[in-house]
Amino acid sequence: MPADPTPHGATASGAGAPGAGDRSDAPGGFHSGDAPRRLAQAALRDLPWEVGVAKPDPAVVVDGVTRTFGGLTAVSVDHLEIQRGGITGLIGPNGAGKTTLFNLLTGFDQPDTGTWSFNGRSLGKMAPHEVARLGVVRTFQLTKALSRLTVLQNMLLGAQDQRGESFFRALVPGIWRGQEKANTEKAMELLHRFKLDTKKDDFAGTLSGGQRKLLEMARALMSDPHVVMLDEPMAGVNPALTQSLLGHVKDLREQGMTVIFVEHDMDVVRDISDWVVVMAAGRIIAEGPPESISQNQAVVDAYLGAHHDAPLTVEEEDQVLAQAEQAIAREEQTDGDVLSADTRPERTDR
Ligand SMILES: Nc1ncnc2c1ncn2[C@@H]1O[C@H](COP(=O)(O)OP(=O)(O)OP(=O)(O)O)[C@@H](O)[C@H]1O
Repeated sequence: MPADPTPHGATASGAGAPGAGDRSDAPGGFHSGDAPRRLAQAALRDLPWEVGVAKPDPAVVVDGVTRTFGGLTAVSVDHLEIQRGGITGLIGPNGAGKTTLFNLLTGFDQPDTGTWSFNGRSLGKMAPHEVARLGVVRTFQLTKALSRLTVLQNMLLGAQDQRGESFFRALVPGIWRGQEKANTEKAMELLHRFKLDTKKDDFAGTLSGGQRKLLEMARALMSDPHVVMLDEPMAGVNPALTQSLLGHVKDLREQGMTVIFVEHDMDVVRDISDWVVVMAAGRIIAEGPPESISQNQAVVDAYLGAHHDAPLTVEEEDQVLAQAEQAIAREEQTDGDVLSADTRPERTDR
């Protein structure tokens, strides 16, 4: 079980955060409805839009983490704090270092330098299962090996703290079986929530792209995490399932989890993020609420200029058309002037 005794990491340190201490009057210690979103947004609302800005109640703190591959610096993060109970979007162009940062934070890769912690506890040099046991997990794509397992078997692999893991306990099968039964029940509850229960005995490899994403998320939840890192949760998902997946991500926040997700679709980022962190060439180049990002010139230059996939507003379309009309009118005017001043009888190049 995660070391933190309070539900989903709601530590006493959260009491000083705007709204963060007001969590105890609902079942499980949290309000229902959209209260967690409001709490997260209230906590972040008045912060300056600065790289490395201190958060009122950080769940994860990263300091001086670098990772190089040969001569390439994949990650170089001076200071980053992730607010507890919020949804943080991590964006940046291809190769910016987002996945590498996820791997480092969850113990799947080790940095050249730096420290990082969850709830004040250092996660450096820990193996992935130790990090997961403390409550920090990331989702995984369905690998070939996992595709050959059933949906339910995939879920059981996500379970942590199985008493059967211990050799001595394994000698007492009754305990192990009890744990397996509990894990299976939990897996079935989650599969029901993610509408995958009827697929429990299907090979995971037969699922559609969207169903795979649902399974990846459901599997991560088997370990009762406090912090969930989702790597492109909407990639390759059809529009009908996108809404369902977005709902599930918001649900994680409703349940008090801290969510960090990598995503390229800016509409999705704007829709669900309480805070956005922008990476480019391994560094964090901007941080702020979603509305701050498109106003940041460094972000536009590094990323949005090439990836801005939001449709133009009517006003923007009108403006572009008006500018085009003016440019054409100017060209025609210039051509006319040139022609009338030109002694040549006729242009042959048009
Ligand atoms: N194991 C590795 N060996 C060598 N180079 C690597 C390795 N992993 C990542 N890189 C390099 O590190 C840089 C950062 O890669 P990373 O996958 O973290 O970026 P990303 O922001 O997640 O990109 P994308 O959006 O395309 O997934 C890239 O230049 C990548 O080629």
